[in-house]
Amino acid sequence: MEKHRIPESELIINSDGSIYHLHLKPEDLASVIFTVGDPERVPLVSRNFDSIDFQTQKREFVTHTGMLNGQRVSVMSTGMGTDNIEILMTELDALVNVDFETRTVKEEKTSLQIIRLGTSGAMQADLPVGTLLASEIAIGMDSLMSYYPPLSGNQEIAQAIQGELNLPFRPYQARAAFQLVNRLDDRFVKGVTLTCPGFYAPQGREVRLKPRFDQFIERLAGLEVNGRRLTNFEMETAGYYAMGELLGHQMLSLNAIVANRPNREFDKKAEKTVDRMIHAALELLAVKK
Ligand SMILES: O=P(O)(O)O[C@H]1O[C@H](CO)[C@@H](O)[C@H]1O
Ligand SMILES: O=c1cc[nH]c(=O)[nH]1
Repeated sequence: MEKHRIPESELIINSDGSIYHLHLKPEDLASVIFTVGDPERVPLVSRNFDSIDFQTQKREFVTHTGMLNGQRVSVMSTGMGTDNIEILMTELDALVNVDFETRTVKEEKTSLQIIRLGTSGAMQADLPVGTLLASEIAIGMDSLMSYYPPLSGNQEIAQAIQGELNLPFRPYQARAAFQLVNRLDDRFVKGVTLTCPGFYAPQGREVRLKPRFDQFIERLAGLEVNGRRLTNFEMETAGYYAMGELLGHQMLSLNAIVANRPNREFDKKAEKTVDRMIHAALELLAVKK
């Protein structure tokens, strides 16, 4: 049977052979990739590399690729939100699993290791600012997964959240790669992360507009499903985990807890906390096993 050729309008390759948004060619990317939301965090990661051999920027996607401990590694910024993560994951996957010459999917698939180094707000009082947290499970409160095939894993926490808030839609639930979680040490606590489609009302914040849900944080923080509680808010992790599951990549999201919502506190040393997370992550995960 002839292989499906992906049309020019569906997978856009720039005239220099790079992929549309990320502006990368297959050879520009390592198979171990650290991702950050803020483009200014990219050099804070890559300054720890032994060498950098490639740098580019397109929109909010800044990429540095180099060597660390004899291993090729990349760091990329993504901007904020799961809509950006859908673009990132689809284009990273195409860079390794689509032949750009023939525009066909390769027989043999490559699985990337993608590790988010992000900031986050704790929803539990006993997770102080300065905590480093690995998201074992993430729940997506956005609609991204309504457009993709259903996820195969357990959806019990997502279901419980829908029930608690009486949501007109079903959130989605996905997991980190256990191979990556198992490489962490006790610098990281493990948690269940709520990925929200915004920073303010979707995370229960009120500035001028009143959020629609009363007692949002208290109700979510008080939920318990099979001995697990929700731990933190951010804006990308569930999108990563869901796209990673569907595309066959190993995903892990690490969070520097810079806000504690019940205690109404923001980390005065947030930059130091982020740097501690970067160092621990590079030490534990910058080697492909
Ligand atoms: O610090 P980053 O990686 O951007 O992550 C968190 O910070 C942003 C909001 O301030 C959102 O992207 C959220 O997920
Ligand atoms: O509270 C916070 C802090 C960082 N990022 C978020 O999305 N929420």
